[in-house]
Amino acid sequence: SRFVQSKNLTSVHPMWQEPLEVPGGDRQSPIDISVRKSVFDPNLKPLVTQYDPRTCQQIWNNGYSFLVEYDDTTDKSTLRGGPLEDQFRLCQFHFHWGENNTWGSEHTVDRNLYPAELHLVHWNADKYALFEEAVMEENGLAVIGVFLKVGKTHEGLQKLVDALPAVRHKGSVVEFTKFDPSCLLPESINEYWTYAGSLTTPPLTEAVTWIIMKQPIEVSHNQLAVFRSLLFTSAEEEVQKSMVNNFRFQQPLKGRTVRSSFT
Ligand SMILES: NS(=O)(=O)c1ccc2oc(NC(=O)c3ccccc3)nc2c1
Ligand SMILES: [Zn+2]
Repeated sequence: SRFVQSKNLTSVHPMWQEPLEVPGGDRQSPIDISVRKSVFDPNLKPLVTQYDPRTCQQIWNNGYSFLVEYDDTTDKSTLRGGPLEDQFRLCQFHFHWGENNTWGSEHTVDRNLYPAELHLVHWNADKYALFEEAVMEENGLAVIGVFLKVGKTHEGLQKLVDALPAVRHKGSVVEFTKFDPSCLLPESINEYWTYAGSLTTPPLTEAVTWIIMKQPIEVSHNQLAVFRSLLFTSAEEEVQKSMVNNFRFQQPLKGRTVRSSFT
């Protein structure tokens, strides 16, 4: 379990100093999803994603992860349904991963760790005009989480992996277009857990409806190795630090219920 790793996580590059005070603090993410404690909710609707690859713009190394950023100025790439009341716009997706294939995901399922986790970040465009507004509101964001496990090469991911050397250092940006993020979703997107949580990196605001897919996607060992070739540090810094273990430690559930869309 993650607690076993906590003994040697001290060697892990702490991505940032955890702030002592977090906004609210009673719905922080990530968490462990206890399958037997999750509650089946028959009222959860099917998830509807409509992503237009033409809205894909660039890849940016922001010093925490690499973000694939989408044009969110129109309703071309959207998410609705599931636990959501409104329509949300895709603004970016990114990943979290470990220094090896043993750990790296932010969420866990019955304490099971995955080597990486994908986050597709959306904001509520029915209620707000910009991400920056939505990020402060409790119904402002929806993030789809997809676990990655090591197996066969993911053909769709390879186009992204091939672009990563161009954004090796913090602060670098490269044009990246015509990428359909639907290829990164598992076949069955209607088996998921959902709960009220937060961003897992600063500003850590408690604005996120999390939608965690039950089915992981398979990527190859070599594809994950390219993720680990990225750097936390900018080209100017003399000491280069590998971008690995860019996950947050798990947060207390504080009485929250995790709902499931499946029995
Ligand atoms: N690991 S996480 O919880 O998915 C997570 C954590 C922190 C985040 O900050 C942002 N900012 C934007 O996307 C953004 C988009 C447009 C303009 C400005 C910011 N997305 C995040 C997702
Ligand atoms: Zn994330």
